[in-house]
Amino acid sequence: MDAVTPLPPAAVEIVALSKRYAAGAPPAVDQIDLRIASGSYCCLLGPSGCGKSTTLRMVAGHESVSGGDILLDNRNITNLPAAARGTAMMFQSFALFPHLTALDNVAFSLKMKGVSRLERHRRAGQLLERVAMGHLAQRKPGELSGGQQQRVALARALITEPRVLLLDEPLSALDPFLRIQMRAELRRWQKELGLTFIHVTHSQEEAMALADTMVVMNHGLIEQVGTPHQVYNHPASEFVARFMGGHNVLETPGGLIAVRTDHMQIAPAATADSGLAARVTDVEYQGTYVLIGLQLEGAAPARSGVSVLLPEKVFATHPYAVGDHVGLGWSPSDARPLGPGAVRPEREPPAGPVSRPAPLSALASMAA
Ligand SMILES: Nc1ncnc2c1ncn2[C@@H]1O[C@H](COP(=O)(O)OP(=O)(O)OP(=O)(O)O)[C@@H](O)[C@H]1O
Repeated sequence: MDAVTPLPPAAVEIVALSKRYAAGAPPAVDQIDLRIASGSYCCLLGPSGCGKSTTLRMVAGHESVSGGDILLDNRNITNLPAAARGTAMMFQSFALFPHLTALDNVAFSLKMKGVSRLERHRRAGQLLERVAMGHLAQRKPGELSGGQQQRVALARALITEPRVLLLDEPLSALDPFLRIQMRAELRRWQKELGLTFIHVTHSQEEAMALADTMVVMNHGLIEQVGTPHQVYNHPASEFVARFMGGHNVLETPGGLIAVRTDHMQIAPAATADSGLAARVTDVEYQGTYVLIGLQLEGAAPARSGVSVLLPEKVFATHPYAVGDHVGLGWSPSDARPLGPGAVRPEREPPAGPVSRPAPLSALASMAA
């Protein structure tokens, strides 16, 4: 029997996708490969400038590609106009037309396609019902709450019956309370609709709460792809461990490792029979937990700062104070070896049939 688990069907497949905005400038996206499973929630995550919005805009057709292919349901859409791709975009702060009612906002793209007023209002009304906004169809965006506007924006994106919904920082304009509420709604809608969502965010917390698959990007490259659990518990590189937060990166004779701050062991120096010597520099009360900041003794300055997260009750049994000398340790099973991180691909793909798969544009046209 074949032991290899078949890959789930990919809604979106990105192959060697690149974007260079100007000749001589470093690529904003550098030959990335990615498969996004059909019906999944994918979050593109990374620091400002890592190339996540550029990637999303290339999938949407709002940005030309410098190289590579984008397939949607095995159809090569790389050079199709945005409206012909089967994708729809939901923007930051929703970009609703302020002078149009919710109903007309949702119906807008059908109007552009020449659909009759009766028919486009019927379909827009149905979609507004679907997102529990039917009763507010005649309101203008200024008369709706942030959450209600988000639902109108979702209905507007869905009216073109996309296979893939692209969301560019859709929650960043909301206040923190509403953001948490709305992200739960996004997740529920995605599951209910069964669509593929690709959501760009710079928030680790948002990506972890929403994603089936997280894609961590840095400098135009993909550092790691995995479930939130995989990425958080097995960061592939120092960049991912530091970017995700909640980890210490430690130099050991066997190489760099990451240990979660809540998996660190701490003991007063006098009782610690082994472990790393450190001094407490900071104690931050966080309610359920207490975060202790420390400086490792004798470590390189760039890697000497570490943290330990203790449950409040554990901290209460030994309330460490700034200046205390302690010993730090961890269980070997909590140590995660870190790899070197994403490797920048060769500038030019090497010639010849062996080193590179057939371009997907060719495969897609063969399959058609
Ligand atoms: N229209 C443009 N012209 C030139 N350079 C651009 C353009 N858009 C983006 N860039 C550059 O490409 C790189 C990637 O930008 P991109 O917007 O994709 O990053 P991002 O990860 O989405 O960042 P942010 O979270 O700040 O939006 C950056 O160095 C950016 O300065």
